[in-house]
Amino acid sequence: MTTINLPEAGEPGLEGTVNLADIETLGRLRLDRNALEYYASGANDEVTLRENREGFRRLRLRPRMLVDVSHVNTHTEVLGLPLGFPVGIAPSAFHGLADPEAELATARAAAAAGSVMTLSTFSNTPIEDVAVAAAGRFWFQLYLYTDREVSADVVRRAEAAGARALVLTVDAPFLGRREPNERHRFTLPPHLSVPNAGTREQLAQLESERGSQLVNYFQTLVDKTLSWSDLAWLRSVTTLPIVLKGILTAEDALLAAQHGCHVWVSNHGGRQLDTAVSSVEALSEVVDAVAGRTEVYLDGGVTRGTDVVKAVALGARCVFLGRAALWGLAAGGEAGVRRTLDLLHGEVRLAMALCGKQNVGQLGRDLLRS
Ligand SMILES: Cc1cc2nc3c(=O)[nH]c(=O)nc-3n(C[C@H](O)[C@H](O)[C@H](O)COP(=O)(O)O)c2cc1C
Ligand SMILES: O=C(O)C(=O)c1ccccc1
Repeated sequence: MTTINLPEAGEPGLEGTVNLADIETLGRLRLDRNALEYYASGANDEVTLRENREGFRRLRLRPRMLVDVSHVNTHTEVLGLPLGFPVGIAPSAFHGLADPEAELATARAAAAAGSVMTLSTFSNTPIEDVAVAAAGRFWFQLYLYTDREVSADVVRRAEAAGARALVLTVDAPFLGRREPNERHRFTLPPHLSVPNAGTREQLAQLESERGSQLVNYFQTLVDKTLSWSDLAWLRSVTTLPIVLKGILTAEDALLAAQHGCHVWVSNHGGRQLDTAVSSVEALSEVVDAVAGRTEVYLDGGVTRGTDVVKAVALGARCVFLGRAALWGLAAGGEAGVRRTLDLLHGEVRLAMALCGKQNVGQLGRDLLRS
């Protein structure tokens, strides 16, 4: 009789994780309620949060057979930067809630994996330090402040530090209501600062509001009058490519292209307008509207190699990880983010091979059932 010796169940660690869901489980266990609810929540009923995942799940692939897939090349380029595979890291605030090395850990993992990190305005680490850790593989995400001089200053710092693009977030003139954070009053722990978000006086105000809700601070800082005509101002203070993050319609994609901007399809991970269309469902009309004039990216609900393949097949240059990167960071700091990227890279390579695709250039709409 054959007996199978199962290994002893040990400490749950990164080595035992086989997919991003395992890393999420591990990451969640390591966070306190304040941080966990901030990372995990979507707006209101979290319909869009769930739809981002479901949208990918519903799409069906049409794989081709009898193709030599002994060598699958997952490389691509975003704005001229070579990527090991079509995945980058989306901007998220406060990485210090997940790991003491905060954004430095995320940046090092992104650099080691040949990826690209988008650094949030609301990081816990100064731009200049993240730039070094990212070895230049970073974009800077911008919230435009009512005080334009403060915004111009942060843009100049990002450019001087070597950011390769500016990502202007356009879907958050006000923050959506993440109700668990209201119920339990999200606070930024006292040891964390936000060195890129405002003047010294504004940061002092944040100090005084630490005990109350962070949204107040965000609300006073961000310019709610921002409109298409302000893009000329942004253009005048930087020579970097500008990416508009939060586009969900053909109409806005067309305007973005007319204003010389690239397009990042996103609903902010379901954290802004609840019941907004899922990102993957919005992708095709955006790709059609820009008709090759700009690059198109996507975030929202990406957890599997097949999600990446589907988005690229629909016309995205690459996709970005929001929460998945945060779960990795919480699960194991730099090594956790690295594990997240490596597992996903493996899944992308396998999915491409099983689809009969040798390189990302071969991923097209014929791969999806219409
Ligand atoms: C905890 C958290 C913080 C975020 N902070 C920012 C931010 O500072 N700026 C921004 O443009 N988007 C921010 N986002 C949105 C992400 O960039 C991204 O659009 C979203 O997380 C993608 O969805 P996913 O989490 O399903 O991957 C944040 C998202 C999360 C979950
Ligand atoms: O939480 C967010 O989604 C977000 O974009 C944000 C960024 C800075 C402060 C508060 C919220």
